[in-house]
Amino acid sequence: MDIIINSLYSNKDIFLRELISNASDALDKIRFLSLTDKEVLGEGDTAKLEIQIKLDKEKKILSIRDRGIGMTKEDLINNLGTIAKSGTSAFVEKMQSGGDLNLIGQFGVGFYSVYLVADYVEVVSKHNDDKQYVWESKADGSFAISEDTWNEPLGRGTEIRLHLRDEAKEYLEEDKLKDLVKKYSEFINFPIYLWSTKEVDVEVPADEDETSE
Ligand SMILES: CCNC(=O)[C@H]1O[C@@H](n2cnc3c(N)nc(I)nc32)[C@H](O)[C@@H]1O
Repeated sequence: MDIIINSLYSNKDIFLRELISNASDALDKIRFLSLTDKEVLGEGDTAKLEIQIKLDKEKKILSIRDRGIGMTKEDLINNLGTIAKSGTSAFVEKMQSGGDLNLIGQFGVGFYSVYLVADYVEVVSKHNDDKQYVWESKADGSFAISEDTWNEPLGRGTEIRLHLRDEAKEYLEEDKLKDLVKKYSEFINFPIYLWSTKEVDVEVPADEDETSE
């Protein structure tokens, strides 16, 4: 993990490429399934195969949400839980012999690049065959999975919530994200929407006189 974090530190932006790529793969999977069974797509918003990136400046959370096939509790454990994933050791060996850092995605461990910019990561996921779960983890490799009874229902898909490190605040700026999304979405076959919560300073009207209702 340290090798990954240190060696990739030079190009932190790639975390977004990896997340968009994972989201796109998940959308491909549900779209493929829907060719034989339309039902899997659900209705209304749940049927919209898209990616949403949200910037919450107050909470310093960058989240990326897809309405892909989603992960069951089992999937979360198997796919994200085991840090010592086969791809990791292969990738680390490659890095030690001076491999190309950008290949991280091909080792299936691109997800770990999130620790370049986040010190705490939540993965909320809903698969048609299971309830909604939250996988949470800090960079120390520990993780916890719990049934999700507090976040808004996703309908189907996955939301990665990155609690950004202080030195990664640049990823809360719309302009930076717009550029990155343009750069990394060139070959993505799904729409990507960028939302940001602006600090809205509500104008509280001065006290009206008693006569007004
Ligand atoms: C080593 C980290 N593991 C992963 O990135 C795996 O987690 C799963 N994953 C990551 N982001 C995902 C995502 N957004 N949707 C789905 I379905 N699966 C996802 C995929 O199986 C990835 O290969």
